[in-house]
Amino acid sequence: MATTMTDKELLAKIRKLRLADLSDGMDALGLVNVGSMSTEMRPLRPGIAFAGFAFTAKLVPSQRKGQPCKTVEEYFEANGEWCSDAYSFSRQIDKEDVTDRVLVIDMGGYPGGVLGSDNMLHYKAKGMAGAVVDGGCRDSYECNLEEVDVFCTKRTFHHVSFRMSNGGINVPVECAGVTVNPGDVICADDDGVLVIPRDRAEEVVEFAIAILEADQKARAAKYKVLGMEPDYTLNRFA
Ligand SMILES: O=C([O-])CC(=O)C(=O)O
Ligand SMILES: [Mg+2]
Repeated sequence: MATTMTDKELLAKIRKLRLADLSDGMDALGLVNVGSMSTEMRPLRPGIAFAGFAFTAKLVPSQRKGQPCKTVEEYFEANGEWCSDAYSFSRQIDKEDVTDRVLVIDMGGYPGGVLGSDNMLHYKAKGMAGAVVDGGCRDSYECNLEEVDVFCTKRTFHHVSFRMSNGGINVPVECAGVTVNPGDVICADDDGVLVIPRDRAEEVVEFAIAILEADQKARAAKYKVLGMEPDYTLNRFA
């Protein structure tokens, strides 16, 4: 379908919706289970929700073995070398306008902690909407204090140094069971992560808005029966 909304207009609409509405919208178009990441992909804490366009990176297990370091200086030098390869994607992020992009990393589920409390603060400062990694996040407690928005399949203390190598930047990747192309719309909330192709997203949103409106009417009626004040989520369109 031709796109009629700007990227900003599209994201503004998606950010009012729940993944449940967007998924039902995908079902309505016959895209049943398409773009649904596996349920192992979980938020670092409750309440994380974001939407943006995929910036993809792939890391692969390294063929190289790290050598034992005799001094702290040697360690920092070796770590720097590993990082300059594994974090090639991070240098690319520094060169681009990554506002409203979601960092999607395919590590094949390997539990190296590619994201942590230091680099996630940087990506947040760069205006990225969040990060989704089929692999590990570390410094989890600090990430939550910082309110950085990460979904991952693993939590770990391991680094990617001494373990992983660059396997591609802004190429199609496999992430928690879904092929993600750069520019796909990545939507995340407490229920998980859904990937919507940009060229289908406007149709999905049209159905999803109608679905959420119907849900809000139904829940408002039930609140009334219960004599309870409706919660703020009945005001998502306000
Ligand atoms: O140092 C790294 O590359 C990963 C990490 O722990 C952080 O960003 O905090
Ligand atoms: Mg760290």
